[in-house]
Amino acid sequence: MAFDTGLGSMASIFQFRAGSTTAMLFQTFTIFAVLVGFSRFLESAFRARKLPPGPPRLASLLMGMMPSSTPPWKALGALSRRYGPVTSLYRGSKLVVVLGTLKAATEFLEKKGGIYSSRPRNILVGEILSRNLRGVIMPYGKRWRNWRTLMQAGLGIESSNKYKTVQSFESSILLHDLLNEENPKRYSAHFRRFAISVVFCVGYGRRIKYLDDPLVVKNQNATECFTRLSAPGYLVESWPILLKLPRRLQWFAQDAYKQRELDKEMCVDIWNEVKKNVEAGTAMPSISKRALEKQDEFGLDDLELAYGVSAPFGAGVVTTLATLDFILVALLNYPDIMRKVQAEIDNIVGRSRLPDFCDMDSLPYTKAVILETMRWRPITPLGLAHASISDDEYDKGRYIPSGTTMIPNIYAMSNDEEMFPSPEQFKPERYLEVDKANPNSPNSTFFFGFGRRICPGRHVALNSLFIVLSRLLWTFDIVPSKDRQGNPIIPDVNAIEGSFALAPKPFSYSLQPRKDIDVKTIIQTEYEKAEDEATRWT
Ligand code: HEM
Repeated sequence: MAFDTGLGSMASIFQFRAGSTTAMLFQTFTIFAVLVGFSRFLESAFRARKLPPGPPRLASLLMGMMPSSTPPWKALGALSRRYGPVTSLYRGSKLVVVLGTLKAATEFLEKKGGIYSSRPRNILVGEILSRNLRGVIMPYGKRWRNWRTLMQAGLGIESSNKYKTVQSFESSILLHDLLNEENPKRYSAHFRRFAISVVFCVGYGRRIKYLDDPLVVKNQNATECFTRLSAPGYLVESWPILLKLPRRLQWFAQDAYKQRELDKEMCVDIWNEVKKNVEAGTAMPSISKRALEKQDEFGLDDLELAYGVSAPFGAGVVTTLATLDFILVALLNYPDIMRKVQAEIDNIVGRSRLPDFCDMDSLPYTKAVILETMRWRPITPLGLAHASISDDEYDKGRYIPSGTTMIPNIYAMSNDEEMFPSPEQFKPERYLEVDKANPNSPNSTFFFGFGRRICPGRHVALNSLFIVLSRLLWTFDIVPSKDRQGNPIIPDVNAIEGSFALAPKPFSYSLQPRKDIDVKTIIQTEYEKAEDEATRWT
C-alpha cells in the first residue's frame, strides 16, 4: 500500500490544470514563489551563520521567558564569557548584540558611531508618551542631532563651568540643612533637593527651594510613569500591529496617552516661564536661555525645545543621587578611605575655609573615590541600549543587520579582571594611575556611555559629586548608625535595588560634625553668603 504524503494530490492538481493558460501562469507563479522562499531561507541561514556567536535562537528565547533570580547584567556577562565579547541573541523577534568588554563597546559604539548611535524603537515611552520629542530615547536623525547640538552647547565643559556657582551655593545650603537636621532619615531629602535644584538651574536658570514645589511633584509623576512603561514585557513592543486598534481600545497605552498630556503641559509651562524671563532680561544662564537666544541655529521649534530642554531634569537627578548614595555606602564600609580623603582635603584646603572648585586639581584622591564608586557600583549596569541604522560587517565577514539593539554591558566592563584586578574591592588608587592614551585604561569613564550618545551631563555630574563629597567630608565624619545593643550597622554593599537604574537599598548612617574646629560657625557664615547668591536664581 502506498503511503500518501499529500504530494501526489498536489501533482494531480497541476496535471488537472495543465494545458490551460491559467494553469501555466499558476505553475510559473508557484515555482517562482518556491524559489523566492528557498532563497530567503538560504539567505537567512547564511546570515544566521554569520551573526555574532551566541546561543541558538530557541534557547535564547526560552532564556528570556524563564524567571530568573540572576540579574540580567550578570546573566549576559556569563554569555559573553561563553561566546565572546560580541554575542548575539534574540529577545522576542528582536536581535540583540551584547558588548561584553570595553574594547568591543569602543569598536562598535565609538569607532563606528555613524552606524551605532540610534536607539531601539520604543513605542510606549518614545512614540506615545514622549511624542518622539525626548532626546534621550530619540532615534538617530536630524531632530536628534539638533537636540544633541543644543545639549553639547549647554552642558559642555565650558558651559558646565558656569554652573559651578550654583553647585557651590547649593552645596553650602545643603551642608547647613544637614547640620541642622535632627532626623538622619531626612538626610536623603536634602541631597535630593540639592540634585534637583542644580539640574533645574542648568535647564531653566532657576532654583528649586522645596521638594513640594508643584514642578517637582509633576516631574516625579512623569518619571514614575516613564519608568513603569519602560519595563520589558509590554505586548505592543513585540506586536506593533496593535497600534492599528482604535485608540480607545488600546488598553496597553491608556496610561501613556493620559500622562503625555500632563508632560506636555509641564514642559510648555516651564518653557513659557523662561521665555518671559528672557524677554524681560531677568533670565539667568541656562540651556533654555541659550536655546531661545539662538533658536534658529538649533533648528528646533518651540515644542521640540520645550521637551528638549527638560532632559537634564529627567536624566540628571536619579543618576546623581544614586551615585552619591553609593559613595556613602562605600565610605561606611571603608572608613580608612574616608579618613584618607579627609587627610587630603585638610592638607590642601586647610581648616579655615570650605573646599571649592579651585581645589579640584589638587585633590586627586577625592576625585578617584568618585570614579571608583562609579566603576564599583555602576548605576546603569547595561547602559542605555544603542541601535544600528545600517548593516555592518566586522571580523572578516561577521554580520550585524540594521536595526539591531546593541547593549553595552557596563557591569561586565567594571568587573573585567584584566582591567580591574580584584574588581569587587573598592580601591580608589586604580584611578590615580593616569594613562589617557590607552582606551582600556582604568581612567576611561565608560560608565557614562559611549560615542555620540555619551552622557552630555557628565561634567555637571562630576562637578556636583566633587563639591558635595569634598565639602561633606570637610564638615562631617560619616558614621554608621547603631542598633539597640550599640553595635554599628554597616550597610550591605550588595543590597541594591532597581532594574534599569540601580541604587543602594535604604540604609542608615549619621553625620557628626568634625570636632577639631568650630564647624557650625563657618557653615553658618557660608550659608548666609550662599543664600545671598541664591536670590539671583530664584
Ligand atoms: C553620575 C551621574 C550620571 C551617570 C552615571 C549618567 C550616565 C549616563 C549614561 C550611561 C547614558 C547613556 C549613554 C549612551 O547611550 O551610551 C546617559 C545619557 C544621558 N545623560 Fe547621563 N548620567 C549621569 C548624570 C547626568 C546629568 C547630571 C545629566 C544632565 C545634566 C545627564 C544627561 C543625560 C542625557 C541628556 C543623556 C542622553 C544622551 C543621548 O541620548 O544622546 N546625565 N547618561
